[in-house]
Amino acid sequence: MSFFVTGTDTEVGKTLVSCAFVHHLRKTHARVVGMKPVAAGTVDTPHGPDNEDAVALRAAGSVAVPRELDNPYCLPLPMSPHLAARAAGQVIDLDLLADRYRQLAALADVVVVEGAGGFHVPLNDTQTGADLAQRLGLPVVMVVGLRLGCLNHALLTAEAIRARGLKLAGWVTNRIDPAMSAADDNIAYLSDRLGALPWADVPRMNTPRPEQVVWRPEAGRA
Ligand SMILES: Nc1ncnc2c1ncn2[C@@H]1O[C@H](COP(=O)(O)OP(=O)(O)OP(=O)(O)O)[C@@H](O)[C@H]1O
Ligand SMILES: C[C@H](N)[C@H](N)CCCCCC(=O)O
Ligand SMILES: [Mg+2]
Repeated sequence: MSFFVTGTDTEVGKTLVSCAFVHHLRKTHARVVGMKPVAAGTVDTPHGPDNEDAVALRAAGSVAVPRELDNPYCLPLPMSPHLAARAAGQVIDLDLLADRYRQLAALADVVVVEGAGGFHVPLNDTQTGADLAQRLGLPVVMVVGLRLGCLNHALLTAEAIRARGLKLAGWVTNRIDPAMSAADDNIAYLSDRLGALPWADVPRMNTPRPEQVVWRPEAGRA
């Protein structure tokens, strides 16, 4: 059992929610690991350049794995993955990603795979994050960053997920904009349209702590 986490956009809280989901799944599964197949943008760490999302997911998980399995592409520049790869003289290969995912899944009970950006983010000249999700065949968790415009983005994303024959297993709201008007009414509308309540409603946190996110009981049932 594994999940592909996508979002209504980049910077909507996919990493925070993915880490929180890993913590939640660790209550019922011994070996839970995060995967960031494609990361764009690195920071300096004591071990050399690394990606913040990959580092956070690694810290949340309960299995230590080689970096080539949990983050096969770690590209230096924070831009669309197809451009970050081009700038690094690489081409993102979905066969390679599927193979690394299979190896990682063999070491874990659950893998939480965090996509890059939104669902249709370009990975190379012809393929997008949707192709990767489809290739891995995973149920999808959609993170909705609550701000004006998110209703349209959430409905488009849900439609795209289903158009790929994938299951929208669950969705999570993240209150990224403390000034948003009628946030609860937006959640109610989406709950009605998506046919389910969000698995979690993440508050705006002064210091984000993924382990403090409260999940509904059905969260994590694919
Ligand atoms: N609920 C929240 N409260 C406070 N800060 C938040 C919250 N959600 C996200 N953030 C902050 O907003 C920023 C973007 O969140 P995050 O990195 O999880 O987004 P993302 O969707 O994973 O982005 P990317 O597309 O780059 O992977 C981070 O600095 C994160 O700590
Ligand atoms: C660099 C950033 N943090 C993400 N990893 C990549 C977001 C790419 C978005 C591309 C786009 O949809 O225009
Ligand atoms: Mg992220």
